[in-house]
Amino acid sequence: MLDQPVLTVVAVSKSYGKLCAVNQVSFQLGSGFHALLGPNGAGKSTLFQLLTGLFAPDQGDIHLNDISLRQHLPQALAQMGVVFQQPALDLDLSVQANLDFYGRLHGMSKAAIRARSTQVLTQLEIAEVAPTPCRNLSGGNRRKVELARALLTEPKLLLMDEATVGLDPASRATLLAYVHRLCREQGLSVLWATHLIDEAEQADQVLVMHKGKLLAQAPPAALINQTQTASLLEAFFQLSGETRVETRTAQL
Ligand SMILES: Nc1ncnc2c1ncn2[C@@H]1O[C@H](COP(=O)(O)OP(=O)(O)OP(=O)(O)O)[C@@H](O)[C@H]1O
Repeated sequence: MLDQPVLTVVAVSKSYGKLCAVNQVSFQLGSGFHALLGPNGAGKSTLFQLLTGLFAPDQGDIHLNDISLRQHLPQALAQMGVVFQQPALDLDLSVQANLDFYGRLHGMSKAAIRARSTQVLTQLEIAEVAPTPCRNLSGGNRRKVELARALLTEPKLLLMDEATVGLDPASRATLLAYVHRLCREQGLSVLWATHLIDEAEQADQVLVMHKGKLLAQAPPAALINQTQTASLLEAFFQLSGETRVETRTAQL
């Protein structure tokens, strides 16, 4: 039990017809970097859709700092920043215009939006791109702008759903490093969904998801220790009972 959980998920389930995509999942997150590790189809995106209120769970509830998503969705969402798997910037607008629009949606004043935009873009080392149309940015910088947008409202919880998909290794490493720094320096709570083992290896905690179930939540070293294996990849296969040889790569 954490002293002050930011996110509490209690016995949450969601089915599509007969397929149970998220099956009685419970966990708590405090501050720090948490990797949600699972192969394609594990239920990570469905869990994110529940955490962001896009779907209501069939059963269970989710609390953000003691605010129930079922009962007070807008208040809970106000404390959340999200980078979805699918890029969602208006490419014809400048970076600043994208941030302005998002800030206004969240009821921020023009002065607050400008001050916070400058702060987050500077933190992400892309302050110079503020007037640039998003279409002209590299894939890595577009993702950083999405991260900046998610951070504009100073969320307590940052959700990132496979945010490095499509990025080259250098841009992937940079984005990951920034998010780790935010956790360290600002005590942010991050849930980072991935099927890439190396992204999970650096996490404070790994939540292992497989076929809709949460199999474990622990630091990478503890998972390796607990399964008496030599790597996080082997620990995943031990926990999941997965044996298919073709999936035994650094990418689940
Ligand atoms: N809208 C939907 N309708 C029906 N089935 C769905 C829907 N969305 C997801 N599924 C199924 O639910 C299961 C979990 O999918 P989900 O996308 O949540 O997993 P994931 O871990 O995010 O996978 P990926 O890494 O491929 O995004 C899969 O079997 C998927 O085919």
